[in-house]
Amino acid sequence: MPIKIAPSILSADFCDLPNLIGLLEKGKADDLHLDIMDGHFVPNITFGPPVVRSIRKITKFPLDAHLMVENPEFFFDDFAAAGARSITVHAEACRHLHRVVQTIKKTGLRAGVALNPATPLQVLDFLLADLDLVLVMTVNPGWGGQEFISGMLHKIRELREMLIRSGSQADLQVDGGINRDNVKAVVEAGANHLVIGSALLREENPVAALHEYRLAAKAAYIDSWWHDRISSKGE
Ligand SMILES: O=C(CO)[C@H](O)[C@H](O)COP(=O)(O)O
Ligand SMILES: [Fe+2]
Repeated sequence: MPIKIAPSILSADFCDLPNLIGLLEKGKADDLHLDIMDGHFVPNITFGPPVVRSIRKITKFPLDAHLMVENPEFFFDDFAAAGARSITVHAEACRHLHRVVQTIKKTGLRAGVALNPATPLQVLDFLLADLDLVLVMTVNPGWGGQEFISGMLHKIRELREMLIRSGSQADLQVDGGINRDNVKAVVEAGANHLVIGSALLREENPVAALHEYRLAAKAAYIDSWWHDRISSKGE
């Protein structure tokens, strides 16, 4: 199973974005994580489709939109037209989560569902087969630079069990407070798609840091409990 690293630009200086994205390309990140906040679902606002369209013009990175918004379905066409590759909605923001996921897929994008720390995994029981990505929030959404909630390691492990049992190929993404101290633990628990925001942007040399994160994550995967479970299925 591929390990993917998705830098979040939430805490970046947006005037310096072309330079930063150039460094992330040089460091061979896998995709860009775009945090979209509406001031309702979370008490913070960020940016919308016009900024995504501008980012699309300066990079070939797949753009992964993490929508922390109410009524996310209002925006799918706009994010698709702006060049997003995947859309992740919050289970807590969707009254009709199944329908919302089908709508993302009809738009032609990869579909993801994010769960806040307090939301149980069972909300995914009848949805897993439809998902390309499940995002376990390891902070409460709203801001970059928060502290990783270590109690989420257990949830990551349980979700990986669910994905293996159901034969799902969905990425297990973790987002919030990922840094050099916990990267090994999240991958060992079951994550394969790591969103890294402020910890990466704080690095003096993000290119070298990306390389080191990848090495650490790959080693943790090979040592993990779930590596053999996936390999034994011939994947
Ligand atoms: O969704 C998010 C916050 O709601 C961000 O993606 C996340 O917090 C990444 O930033 P950091 O690594 O600094 O925590
Ligand atoms: Fe995010």
